[in-house]
Amino acid sequence: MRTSIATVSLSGSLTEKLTAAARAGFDGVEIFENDLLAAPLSPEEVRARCADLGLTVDLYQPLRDIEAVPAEVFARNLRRARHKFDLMRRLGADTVLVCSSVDPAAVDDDALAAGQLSELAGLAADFGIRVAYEALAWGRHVSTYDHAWRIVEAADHPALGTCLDSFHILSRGCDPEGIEDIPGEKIFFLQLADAPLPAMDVLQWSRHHRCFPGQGGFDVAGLVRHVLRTGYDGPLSLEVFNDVVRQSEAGPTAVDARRSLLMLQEEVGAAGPPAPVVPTGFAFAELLTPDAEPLAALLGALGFARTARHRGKPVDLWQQGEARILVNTGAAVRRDGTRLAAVGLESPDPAGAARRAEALLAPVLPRRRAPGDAPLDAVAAPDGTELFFCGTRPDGWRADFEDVEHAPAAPGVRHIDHLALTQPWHHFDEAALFHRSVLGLRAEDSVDVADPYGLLRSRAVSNADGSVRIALTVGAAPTDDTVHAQHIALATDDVVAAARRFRDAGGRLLPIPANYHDDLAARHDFADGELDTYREVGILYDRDEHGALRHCYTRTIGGVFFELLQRDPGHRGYGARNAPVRLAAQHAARTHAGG
Ligand SMILES: O=C(O)c1ccc(O)c(O)c1
Ligand SMILES: [Mg+2]
Repeated sequence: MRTSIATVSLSGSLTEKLTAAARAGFDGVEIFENDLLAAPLSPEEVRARCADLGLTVDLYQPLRDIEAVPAEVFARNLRRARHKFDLMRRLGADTVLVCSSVDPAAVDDDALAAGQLSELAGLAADFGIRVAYEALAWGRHVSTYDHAWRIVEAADHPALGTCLDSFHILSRGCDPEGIEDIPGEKIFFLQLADAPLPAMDVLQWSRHHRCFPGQGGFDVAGLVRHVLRTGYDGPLSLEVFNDVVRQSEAGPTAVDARRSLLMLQEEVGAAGPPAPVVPTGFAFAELLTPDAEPLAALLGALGFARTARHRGKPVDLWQQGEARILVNTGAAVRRDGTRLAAVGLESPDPAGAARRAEALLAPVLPRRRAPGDAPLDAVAAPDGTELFFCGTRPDGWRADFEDVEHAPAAPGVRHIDHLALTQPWHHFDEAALFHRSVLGLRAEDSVDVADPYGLLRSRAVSNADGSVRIALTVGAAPTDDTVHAQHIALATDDVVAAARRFRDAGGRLLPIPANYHDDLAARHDFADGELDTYREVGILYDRDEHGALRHCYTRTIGGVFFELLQRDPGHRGYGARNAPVRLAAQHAARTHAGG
């Protein structure tokens, strides 16, 4: 199946857009008129550039407000169209998109629309051009795909077909099954976009909030299945209008877009990447730090023991239960730059996991980072976090480490419950799709959390048994360090005991305001003394029909903090309801610490 992308779906100059689309592996492009108008290249030069890049020009778009108008207006419209057909010939584009009219002068007269579109198609045919008529969801008289098709059918011209756009169809709640009534050869083009589902004005929704398939709430794959059953054999083309995309670099966007189409092709049963290899646990989390001391003190107080040291590099392994933290002082990081740089994922088939990742355009990292290291398959996530696919055999990554003498770890922490990874603000949808597609994880709905200084969005991805959970978050204020910290949540069976042990060992928990616990008293019933304990220790609490979540947080070091967490079996949440209190407390702690 050929793939294509509209230039409006990528940012930058036309040259940057074309280059990004070609590099990401698209076969063709839709050239959006404004991109051409703003380009310093002549149509011939654009055509040559596309050819050099191996791209076909699959569509020129859009022609607007053409049909169902009084005769003298239509004559002017035809003159305008002739100019564009001339231009398209120079550009090497053979299909033009005509959107249904939004002109207040247009009349509600299908026969007139059909007649004029037929005349337009006749003119187009003289230039060897086909006309694809698309119903805009906010079209003045034609706003549904079946209505547009009825007009095309009535016009009955070989150079006139319809263009289907998943946004316009699904945003209006139309049943895409009716697509199968359209002969495939009359579907001249297929544009795909997803979108989130909050209700809003359809034009605003379309112009600002479209996203790539798999990143919103539409069943785009279901629609494509209907289209393919008609015999349609044109490209699957992405047409996404999105403010974030406009502000992001074209290269990564094009890769994200291609990944979305690869996933879609897998979903509709067309050729796709190798099957997912779902990780079965966290092997380790690796922190980079300029100074091991504060982290060592924190990990020690949390009950971790420094159990081993890397044979060739300044990396320590800290362990407690099945929770393993690598502390790496060998990389160049800023003084306050402690951060989570890598995640080891236990994988039943590391090479297979890497093959799928590569097929889905994840950047593959060198298998051996230093001479003597055990070779490990690794890829980079969109935020730069390195993901290592670790086998479960003992001669894997652990063999690079030599045991050191150590006191026994405390019994409190059992394993890593989840990682919370903050994403650059413009990579949020991409990150969710990446983790879903590349790692085969399931994504929960995204939740918005009020942060005292903005809004925090969070979306969790996890495997079926919850042994791998990653909360992807993004802050609204790109400069706010507090929301940019990442954290490692540690699972314990008794968070009160673990928190007390931490305090007794000199650890400091994030102080939680009394108002929070007063409110808990109003919301939940507690056993005698239970709430007093939470208040005294600083435990946050949440409960749903699957049980309770009890948790607390350490202070932040650089860009990393830890959470101690006790989850009733069945509780799948992350304490989102408590996040505003946690964020406010972190802001306050930072202010009191002098910035
Ligand atoms: O928002 C628009 O005007 C517009 C233009 C062309 C399209 O293909 C489309 O789906 C929307
Ligand atoms: Mg469209």
